[in-house]
Amino acid sequence: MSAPWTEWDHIVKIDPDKSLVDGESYEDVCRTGTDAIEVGGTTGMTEEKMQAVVDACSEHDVPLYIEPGVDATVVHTDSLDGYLIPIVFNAGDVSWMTGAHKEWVRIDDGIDWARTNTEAYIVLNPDSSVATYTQANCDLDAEDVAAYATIAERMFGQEIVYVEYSGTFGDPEIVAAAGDALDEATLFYGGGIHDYDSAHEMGERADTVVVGDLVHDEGVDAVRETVRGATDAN
Ligand SMILES: CC(C)=CCC/C(C)=C/CC/C(C)=C/CC/C(C)=C/COP(=O)(O)OP(=O)(O)O
Ligand SMILES: O=P(O)(O)OC[C@@H](O)CO
Ligand SMILES: [Mg+2]
Repeated sequence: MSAPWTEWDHIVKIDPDKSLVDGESYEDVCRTGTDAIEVGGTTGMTEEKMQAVVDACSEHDVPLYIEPGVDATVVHTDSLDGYLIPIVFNAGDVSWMTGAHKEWVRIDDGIDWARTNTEAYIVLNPDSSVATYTQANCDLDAEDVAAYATIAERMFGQEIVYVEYSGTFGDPEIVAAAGDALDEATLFYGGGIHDYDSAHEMGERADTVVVGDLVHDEGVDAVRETVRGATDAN
């Protein structure tokens, strides 16, 4: 059986540290037509905030995953479909490759390995908080990114490679190079997706587009347009 994300064109990433647009609910977000919800954010996470969003989303019929950020906050609930754990391949600080993970395994006795998978991040927006925290080397050209994608798949057996431009729209040629380098892994793209065209453009190059800030800044109507763009591209 193939992994669920191989079927996804679109993900909404909800940051429990940010609010929704006035008048909108998590139910509205779950009903945008997105293929999956990831709950997570780089910073400012608490178990209470994460649990509240997980509880609100788990009442609706959309796959629900936690993606822990730098504070490694994870809540364990049966209603979750799984846990997507970032590994930052171009991190300058190796904590974001294995150190934080080692600590999580040491401290957390509730890890459900059957529902736990990794995402091989390549972080490319130097101004994002994820780049700052991980001290990522973002000065990479298309060949570098393709090579990172290749090692993620071939040497580290990663099933998901994530080209991350968090907060800004990335270089389509770089995303295409990552896609061309992969045979089996699923390519996620995230960063600056804000309308039909931007979702369509990256959806043609990546398997799955991830929409983050838009749901908090513009709301569900705008998200729905990105679902259309990503779906039409695939
Ligand atoms: C081992 C465990 C359980 C946790 C560590 C997991 C790691 C390596 C985290 C590193 C940071 C990371 C890749 C977080 C993923 C989520 C993400 C990129 C959120 C969006 O980030 P930004 O857009 O930069 O942040 P804000 O929008 O919150 O400013
Ligand atoms: O917030 P945006 O820029 O949409 O980025 C989405 C996601 O890739 C962040 O981790
Ligand atoms: Mg962001």
